[in-house]
Amino acid sequence: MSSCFSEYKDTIQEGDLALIWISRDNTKAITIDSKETFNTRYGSFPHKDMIGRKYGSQIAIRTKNTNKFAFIHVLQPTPELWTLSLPHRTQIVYTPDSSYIMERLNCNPNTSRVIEAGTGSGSFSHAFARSSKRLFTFEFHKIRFEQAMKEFQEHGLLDDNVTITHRDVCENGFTINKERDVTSCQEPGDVQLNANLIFLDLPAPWDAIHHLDKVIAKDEKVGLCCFSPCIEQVDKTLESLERNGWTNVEMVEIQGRQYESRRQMVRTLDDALGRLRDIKRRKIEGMERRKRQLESSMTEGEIKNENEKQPLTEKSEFNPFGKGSRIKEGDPNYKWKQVTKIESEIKSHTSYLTFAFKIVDKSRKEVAKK
Ligand SMILES: C[S@@+](CC[C@H](N)C(=O)[O-])C[C@H]1O[C@@H](n2cnc3c(N)ncnc32)[C@H](O)[C@@H]1O
Repeated sequence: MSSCFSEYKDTIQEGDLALIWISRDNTKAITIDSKETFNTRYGSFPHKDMIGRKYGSQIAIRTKNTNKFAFIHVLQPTPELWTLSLPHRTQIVYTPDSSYIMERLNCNPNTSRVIEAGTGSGSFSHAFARSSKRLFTFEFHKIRFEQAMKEFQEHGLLDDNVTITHRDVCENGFTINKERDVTSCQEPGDVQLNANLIFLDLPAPWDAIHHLDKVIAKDEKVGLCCFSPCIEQVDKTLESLERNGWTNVEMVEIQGRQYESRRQMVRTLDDALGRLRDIKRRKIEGMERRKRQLESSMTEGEIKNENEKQPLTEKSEFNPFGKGSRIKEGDPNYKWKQVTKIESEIKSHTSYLTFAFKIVDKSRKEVAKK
């Protein structure tokens, strides 16, 4: 079985893993089953209406009790969309970080042999699986390991290029032996990892670094990235990298931001002055009316009744500074300017990314120099 994350197909079919895009922050994974229905708070979408349609199709239904339409888009899975919809078992690496790390370590499907620890929720594993030649991922938490293995199996990753191993990498390193280890690896005996790209998302990466020499490629440049939320962790990682001969060390932090472009109403000083005058006038009118009502022999109940029948002042005009009546963005009766707005919530688990490199065997270079 090949992975639905690495191959494109046009048409939605029975048994497919599909991602349902409801809104920008709400994407759900489903397995297409003609007997099932996908329910949202706006209405129900039978899977059979999706089968045979093209991936990317919009599917619309009439909403419950209203005459409006609700719609979803049915999308083919990608690692990026999976990151937005996966079941969280741990903190995860989001696309702003994973894409930067892969680009910086030159991850590619032809030559990259990746070690990842820990697997966690498998967010980054899906991106590595698509973009590397081989991925060896390690997780020491038994239940998380089993859940990830099941998920990778269902997504066709284990038959493709992914091996997951149940292992405490700080205690026991990264070597894999099919006979000794609980692993999805099919190769017998000791497996030659020859990894040239290492990603450590562990609480204590400094305890795992010294084990790497046994499993990294000896005759090429090996790149490493440690993903740690605290600067104290970075500090300990740096010591360990230096002790173990890693060089070109650099630390960066990704501050992913999404900018939204929209129009904002142009409001002038005259608008502000007009608004203040209006508030003042309405206040004085209200106070005068209240005074008259209190001086008459009306009871509180009668005053309330009268005020409800006839409001103290007429309804305010559109207020360009407050909520006011709703004006559609771009209404040609008003002046607008183009602005950018920053998204308040950023889906990026901010961590420090520590990069380092190592070449174990430099002899080829020296021979060439001589
Ligand atoms: C933050 S999560 C990784 C999330 C993952 N990068 C993702 O994108 O979904 C860290 C994982 O490392 C695992 N872990 C911690 N220490 C470990 C160790 N010594 N060996 C193997 N796994 C370990 C934890 O159980 C946890 O699942």
